[in-house]
Amino acid sequence: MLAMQDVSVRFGSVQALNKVSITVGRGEFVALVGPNGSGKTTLLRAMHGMLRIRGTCTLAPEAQRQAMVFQRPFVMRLSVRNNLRLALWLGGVSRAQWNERIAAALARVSLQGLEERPARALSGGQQQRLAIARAWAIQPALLFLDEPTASLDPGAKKEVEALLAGFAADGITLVMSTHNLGQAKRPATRVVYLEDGEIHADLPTAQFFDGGLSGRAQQFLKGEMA
Ligand SMILES: Nc1ncnc2c1ncn2[C@@H]1O[C@H](COP(=O)(O)OP(=O)(O)OP(=O)(O)O)[C@@H](O)[C@H]1O
Repeated sequence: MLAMQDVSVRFGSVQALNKVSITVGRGEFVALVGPNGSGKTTLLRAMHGMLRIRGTCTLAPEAQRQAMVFQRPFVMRLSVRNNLRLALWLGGVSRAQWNERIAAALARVSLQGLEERPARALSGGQQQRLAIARAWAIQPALLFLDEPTASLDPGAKKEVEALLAGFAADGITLVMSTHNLGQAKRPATRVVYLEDGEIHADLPTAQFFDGGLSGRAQQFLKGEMA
């Protein structure tokens, strides 16, 4: 689906990614973990084609249909419906399909009936589901998510996790950054540990959590689980 080879990203004097090589296969659910500032968001943005990179990033044809759920993704003063319209317009979806896509997306994330409400008047959990609806509405084959459950309460977290598990079951390939190792463990098929802009571990989930780690990744896991 996606292959990165020796990708580096620099912001001024900060080397945010340093010769990162990673592949994402069709149908995988990859969790990116690591300390603050390790490069998770930068890697997602580089994969999504938002940054000038050194190195190469190759996409399979269907991976051109991709979307990203950002941490602050929508226009607060716009209604739920207009946020979705905006996403569909930006995603190049023809206007004739908008109503159908909006209805399907709102049903998928359980926001029916809230079409006219301004995004700012939604709860945190509803806002995050709107963000996910915006990405899902363009029918991506590849979906990137940047800390999709940050600052949500346990109930809202569970709702988002259930949505993502449903997307994976539908065959959408997912790459998600998270600070929540439990969340990486539950739905992800693979866990990638980043530190200082480099990948220190890239393992199937079971192996990642079951003694397959060494060095800094192992120390991180121990610290987080303590
Ligand atoms: N636009 C930018 N301008 C300057 N520096 C940046 C920019 N974006 C990221 N950085 C720096 O690049 C490094 C990696 O940041 P990044 O946001 O990718 O890390 P992260 O792992 O997602 O962190 P967090 O877990 O805190 O969200 C950090 O040192 C950060 O300060």
